[in-house]
Amino acid sequence: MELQIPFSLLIFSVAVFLFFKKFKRSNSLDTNKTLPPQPWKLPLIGHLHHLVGVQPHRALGKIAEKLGPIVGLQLGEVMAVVISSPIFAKEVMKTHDLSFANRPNLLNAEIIGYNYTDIVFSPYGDYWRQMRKLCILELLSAKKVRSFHSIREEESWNLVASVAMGGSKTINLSHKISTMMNAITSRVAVGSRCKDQATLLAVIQEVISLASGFDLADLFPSVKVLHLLTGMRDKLVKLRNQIDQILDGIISDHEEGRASGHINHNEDLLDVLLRLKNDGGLQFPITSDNVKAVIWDMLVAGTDTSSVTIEWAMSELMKNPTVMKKVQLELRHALKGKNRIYESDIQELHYFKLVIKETFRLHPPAPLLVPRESRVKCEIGGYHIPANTKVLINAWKIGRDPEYWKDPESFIPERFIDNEINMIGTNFELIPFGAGRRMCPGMTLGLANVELPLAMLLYHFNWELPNGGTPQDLDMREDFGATVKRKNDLYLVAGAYSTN
Ligand code: HEM
Repeated sequence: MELQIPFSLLIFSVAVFLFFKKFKRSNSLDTNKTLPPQPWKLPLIGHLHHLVGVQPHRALGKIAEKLGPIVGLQLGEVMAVVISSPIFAKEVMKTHDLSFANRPNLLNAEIIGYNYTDIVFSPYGDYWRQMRKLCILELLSAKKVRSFHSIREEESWNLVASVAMGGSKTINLSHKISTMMNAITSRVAVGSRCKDQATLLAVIQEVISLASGFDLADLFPSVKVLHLLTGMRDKLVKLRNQIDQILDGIISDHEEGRASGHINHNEDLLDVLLRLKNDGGLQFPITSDNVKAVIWDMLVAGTDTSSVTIEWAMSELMKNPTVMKKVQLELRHALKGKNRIYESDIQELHYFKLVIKETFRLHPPAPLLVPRESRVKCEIGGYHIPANTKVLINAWKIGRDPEYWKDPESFIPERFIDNEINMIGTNFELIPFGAGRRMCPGMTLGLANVELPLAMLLYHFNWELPNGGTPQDLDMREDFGATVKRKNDLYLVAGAYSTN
């Protein structure tokens, strides 16, 4: 979907906002509440129409080209700063990281995130620290991620089998990838696949498409009537009820499985959270809702970002047959006719890893990262940023900045040969996982979940576009949401590669 603000609704809402603003003034309410203190010295644009009909990261990229790499933006009644250069990104996420360690309040995070008690949208503080630490210890650390290799190997192999079953027919590869990714994520986080995986995937997709942060409810947070008029609150409450049902089912299956001895492997993250909820022992005691909020974070963040990355990698390789040939040659040469490949086989594949890096440069799954909010007033690049200002970092634009990247729009993995730029949040020209205190804690798991399935798809099959399509025909348009997937699913034909 394009930006989810029909123009008439937008005009109406702006009128409503202006009316309310005036109303507030004339009733001598606290008018400063909706506007940051002066002086606001950034180049400031105050027109929502700049954002209508285009993906926000693209629209904001255009604005940056006109007004510069740091821009103040009046988004409805919300003041935001948009950062589009590695230098300013470094100032926000490194130099002043602590000042920008909060997240803004968004309606989606309030309702879906169990009143901001998940990790992604939890305010910076001890509760956030405790839950983040627990997830790293029990699920996301390098040691834990390694320990799940057999789950990844099994599910990636299932993906290969399912593609092979399609024979020479056209298959919906996007669907197969997200089903596999969700199976991996569910198994590592809660010990088994979700019984109703189709519903889980549909709900995740809906949550992501409603979580752009550019909905009217988020642009006019104080105009509560708008949240009702647009139907956004109702939609989110309905979704929350569905999520509750799914998570209640997962938790009760889990508890029954443990009690009956059907689950006898080591404790998973869900076990640990349930145990700590029941037995206490935490600095901040946790409730059932806290457990659900965190498990939901893991299921959504783990499924979507990684499957989107494989989808874009396959799309770029289809669009760039020379790169496809080169990466397949590397894999097939290194794996020397192996019938089945394991994680240990792909660790030294140099070019393959560059293909993944280049995919993250052109298609960071969360192009605007996750918004931050200033906790105190601060200066970035000499500009005064008031406290409680929303900060958007356009990682997508930064990854295409011609000052840092030669031929930035082209897919050229070779650009990373003899180049030390990494994605761990120290090189601010490539930040698909963010940086600093709020950096993605799931990077190691996310990368592992991308690498093996992608390697298997490339090793076991020769790929073609349906109906004799050419690379130029491939539709590369993007969908709208918190993460950016393809607008249309990727349909391909897989020819089996003989490993003999
Ligand atoms: C390709 C894979 C992934 C990408 C590109 C990605 C990207 C991101 C980004 C950009 C952020 C915001 C960082 C910031 O504000 O600086 C983030 C946060 C987060 N990610 Fe990921 N992510 C991925 C995989 C995962 C996985 C597998 C998990 C867990 C299962 C996960 C869990 C989280 C959590 C909990 C946060 C919030 C951190 C906080 O606010 O403290 N992510 N991710």
